Amino acid sequence: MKTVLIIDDEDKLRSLLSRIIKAEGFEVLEASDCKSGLRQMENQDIDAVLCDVRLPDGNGVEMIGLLKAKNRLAEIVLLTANGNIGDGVQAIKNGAMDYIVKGDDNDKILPLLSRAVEKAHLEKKVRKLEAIVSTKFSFDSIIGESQVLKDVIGLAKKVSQTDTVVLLTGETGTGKEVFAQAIHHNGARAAKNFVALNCSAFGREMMESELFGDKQGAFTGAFRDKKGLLEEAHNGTLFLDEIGEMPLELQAKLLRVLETHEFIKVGDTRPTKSNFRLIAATNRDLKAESEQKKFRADLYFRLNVFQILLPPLRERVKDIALLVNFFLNHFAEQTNKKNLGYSKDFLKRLESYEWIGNIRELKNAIERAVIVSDQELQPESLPFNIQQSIPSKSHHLSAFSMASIEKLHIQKVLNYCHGNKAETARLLEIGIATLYRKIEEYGIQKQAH
Ligand SMILES: Nc1ncnc2c1ncn2[C@@H]1O[C@H](COP(=O)(O)OP(=O)(O)OP(=O)(O)O)[C@@H](O)[C@H]1O
Repeated sequence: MKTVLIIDDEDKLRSLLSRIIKAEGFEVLEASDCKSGLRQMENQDIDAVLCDVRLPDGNGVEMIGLLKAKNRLAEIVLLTANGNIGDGVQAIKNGAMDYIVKGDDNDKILPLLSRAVEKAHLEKKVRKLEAIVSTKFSFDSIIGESQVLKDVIGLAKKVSQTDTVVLLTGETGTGKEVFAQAIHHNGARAAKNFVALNCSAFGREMMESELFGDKQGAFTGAFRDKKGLLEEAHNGTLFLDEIGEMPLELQAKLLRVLETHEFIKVGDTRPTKSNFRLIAATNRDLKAESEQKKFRADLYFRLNVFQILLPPLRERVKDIALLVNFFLNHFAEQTNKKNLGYSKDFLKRLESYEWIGNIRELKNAIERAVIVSDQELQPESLPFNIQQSIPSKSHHLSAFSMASIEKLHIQKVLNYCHGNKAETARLLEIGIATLYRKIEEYGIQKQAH
């Protein structure tokens, strides 16, 4: 619907304009003074206003602010009298889209109104999409009620109000990208770009060109200047996923950019500036990697200003049911399956599994289960490895077994490291995933220090 409001106290002119505009397919509303114009603006969904300057109870130029206050997405076109260009200029300053000189510009009215309505519609669409995006990426969209998750969300909300560099750590699939988006969309940079680069997806040269951009002629095939992601992220956020995979040489360049917020495009001589906020993520232990010289220690310290460790799913078992409900509804809707539920055994199976791939693995498992089920989801609808895995807490050890010694030793080292699993795995010289599996398998409890 294209709705136009005409505010003019000259009855004849108003009804003539109304007929002409209606004939072009617009819905037309009429008002003869400021008061009734403002009332209609408040109660109707109006796209464009054609407003006279001299009105019995006010002035059209001054009305613009009031009309916009009622509906800021509507476009306003002022009808000025001949010789009063000043009114038109002031109207534009006050927020009108344009002005028309009565009598002289009659042929301009319809094209101008069409443009005004189109602009208002586009603006509405953009607002709607922005609202969808900000809900999709808000902290409220992060599912989970466990205390560990709440603590992490609390930290992330605090840092979202600053420009501090954030390092998100945690196993694969724990939601590092989800958190990066939420931090960006909850902060002052939300209206600007969120630009993501997965450092494991490119070789050194490609990554350099993606990050820094190219100057025309920098290499064969660089036909035009290309903006890099650093430039795209100006006033917004740059998210570097899997930063542990970034080649050492580029790490040095990144460090320099973080210090100066300036960089030189490939093939350029002059520096380019960018005011970006950096959020980096990794599932590696960057501290250990920097000690082994696999990651630059200076960059690690620069990134490690505000580290947020995302808990693995096995440490937030309470959230599994919530996530299952969420993913079940999502995939049931996608596959058009109504009234799908799940059995107690199904949930039990999920709650005792170790989830090395975390939420991503759970999401994929539910997708599969929804596809193969027509009624209640059962353990048999899960991927084979999840059906077959040994429930972790049912392991009872004899005091003389090797396993009981292993359990004791892990518990000791874990206590020594104050519960820090990455450090424990490093001292035990086993992978972090193995450590988690053993903690679950042996039912090792966290101890108070
Ligand atoms: N709390 C959550 N609620 C709902 N979905 C989530 C949540 N956390 C993560 N997800 C979903 O899980 C999947 C994995 O999340 P994401 O890509 O953010 O993890 P990641 O830690 O960045 O993984 P990787 O280290 O492999 O890049 C995505 O599909 C994401 O939408």
